[in-house]
Amino acid sequence: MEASILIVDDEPGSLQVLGHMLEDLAEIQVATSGAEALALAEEAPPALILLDAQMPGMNGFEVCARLKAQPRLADIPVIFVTANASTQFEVASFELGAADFIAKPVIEPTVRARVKTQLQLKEMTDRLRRTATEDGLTGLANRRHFDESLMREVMQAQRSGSPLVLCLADVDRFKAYNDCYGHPAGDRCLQAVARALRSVSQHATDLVARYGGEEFALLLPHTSLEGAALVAARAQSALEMLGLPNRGVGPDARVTLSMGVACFEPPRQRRQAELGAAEVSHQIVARLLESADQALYAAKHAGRNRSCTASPAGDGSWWVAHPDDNMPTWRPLENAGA
Ligand SMILES: Nc1nc2c(ncn2[C@@H]2O[C@H](COP(=O)(O)OP(=O)(O)OP(=O)(O)O)[C@@H](O)[C@H]2O)c(=O)[nH]1
Repeated sequence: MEASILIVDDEPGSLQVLGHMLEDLAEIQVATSGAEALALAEEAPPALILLDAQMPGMNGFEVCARLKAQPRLADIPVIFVTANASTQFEVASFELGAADFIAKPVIEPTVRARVKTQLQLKEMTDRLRRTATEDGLTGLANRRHFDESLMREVMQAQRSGSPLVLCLADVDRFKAYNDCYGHPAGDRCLQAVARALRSVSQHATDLVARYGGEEFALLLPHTSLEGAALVAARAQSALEMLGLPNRGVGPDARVTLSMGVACFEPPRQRRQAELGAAEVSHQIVARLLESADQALYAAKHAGRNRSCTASPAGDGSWWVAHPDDNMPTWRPLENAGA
């Protein structure tokens, strides 16, 4: 997809001049006010913003400050276009997070050179960020991104009081798959499973990650155990629809998933008096991971191709649902896999 540049100026003539100078470098969007610029940026973040500093109503400084305050928009480079070339103005703009300046009246070669530099830098930082946060094989979030998101979402759940679900999903009998079809085919199988898992998470705040090897993680903020059960069922039917054979297991066997689900439901009254909030969050993260892992182990133990759920018992301990035929029995977390 072609990069886009958002040009913001209250004078339509300036928009036209700048737009004409840059139209072969990127798709051009224009806004004649700060409010319109913010709305456009939120709808589809551009690669670069050229921002008139002096505008009636919300001026360029305020627009820049609001962009930098939103994590999703903070990394968009902003070039101020200004007739004010004072040192004081420059320092204040850099302190706000501006990437560069273009002096008015604008000169085409200077504008194009400065814009090209910022577009290249943006492309490079985007690529680096993707490499640092994406799993190379599947394109899902990688383990590091997942770990950071889990901690952040636990803290957010503590603040908002909203439940948070963690679901670990492991491909069943994947060693047999690799042994039967070879490692490259195993990789393609993991890519297909990743696509299927991505398709079952429907909220913008959901995160699907490769947890490691043939194990995946779904992090579902603002989701209860009932919601998690729906997502888990959708994941299992997505795998069924894929219909990938696993002849390493048997002539009619298919690739399936086992899932372990755990939910953090923040207590109504805070019982964190003597512990720091960060320490509490670390404990919750550890408990969630341990619980989802135990529930996953229970799902494997019960025959695979199913999901098991770990639930808090109310006294601070967790229990794992262990499906014995159709009658789930509940076991304390410590003995869940026994
Ligand atoms: N092709 C491929 N294989 C992988 C990758 N990561 C892990 N594996 C393989 O996944 C297999 C996991 O095997 P096990 O841990 O024994 O589990 P399993 O065979 O899936 O059996 P259960 O989990 O008990 O159902 C091993 O053979 C790993 O080599 C990968 O990136 N690509």
